[in-house]
Amino acid sequence: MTALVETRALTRHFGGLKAVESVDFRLEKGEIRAIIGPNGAGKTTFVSLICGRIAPSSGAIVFEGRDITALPAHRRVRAGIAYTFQITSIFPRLTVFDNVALSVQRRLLSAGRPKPSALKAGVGEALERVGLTERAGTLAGNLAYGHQRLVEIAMGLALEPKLLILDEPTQGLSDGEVEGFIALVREIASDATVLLIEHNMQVVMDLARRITVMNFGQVLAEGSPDEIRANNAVQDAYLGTGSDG
Ligand SMILES: Nc1ncnc2c1ncn2[C@@H]1O[C@H](COP(=O)(O)OP(=O)(O)OP(=O)(O)O)[C@@H](O)[C@H]1O
Repeated sequence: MTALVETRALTRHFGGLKAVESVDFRLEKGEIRAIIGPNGAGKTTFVSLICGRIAPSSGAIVFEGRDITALPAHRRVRAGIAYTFQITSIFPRLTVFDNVALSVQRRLLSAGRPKPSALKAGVGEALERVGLTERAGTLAGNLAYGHQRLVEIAMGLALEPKLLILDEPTQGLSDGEVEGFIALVREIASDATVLLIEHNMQVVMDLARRITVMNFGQVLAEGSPDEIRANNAVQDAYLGTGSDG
């Protein structure tokens, strides 16, 4: 079966630093996959390579069987790869509605059918999925931090992605918000594949069917939550440190 995403010997060096080193990775359609690992392990660099925010030093990225290594980021969005990163990228002086409308418009324009009714419907649907319908008219910058993260997820969903990449989505969320987030990702995974960088081990163990552990730019281990919990190398590198990130 063709994987949704595959990387082959994917490598990115920053000067002498091997941020990502020869990573062979495979993500099946419909998965919720978590990538974990200590700070500086290369997780953000790795997903940035997949979505095209940064270029690899060598190696290949294949999406739905097609080599996308040379494809610019905006073309990858059009191919179905959406992402949110650690640093929020919302426009604080626009309303929640308008932030999400920017994403919907991007999708509609790339499909060549920008109708105002489709724009409104697309925004409405994305806001409903993340539970922000009531906040549509609020300036995004006036929202609580947890809600700003949800706006970002709505912006990702509005692109109707095949793959949604979330980089530390629960960072800064309250316990109640984390619960809501877990339910949201389960719902998103009913029609998209989710690749998640996450430091909160409860979230990882609850959501991920498989976990990829990175360390020093390489894949240290991969397996089910039970396999990862029982893996000695992982415990030494990460879990055993008692670190929560
Ligand atoms: N643009 C850059 N220029 C130079 N070095 C970089 C750059 N981006 C990342 N690095 C380095 O590459 C290594 C991997 O960083 P990366 O952010 O991918 O790790 P990470 O696993 O996501 O860490 P964290 O959990 O702290 O977010 C680190 O040593 C980092 O300092």
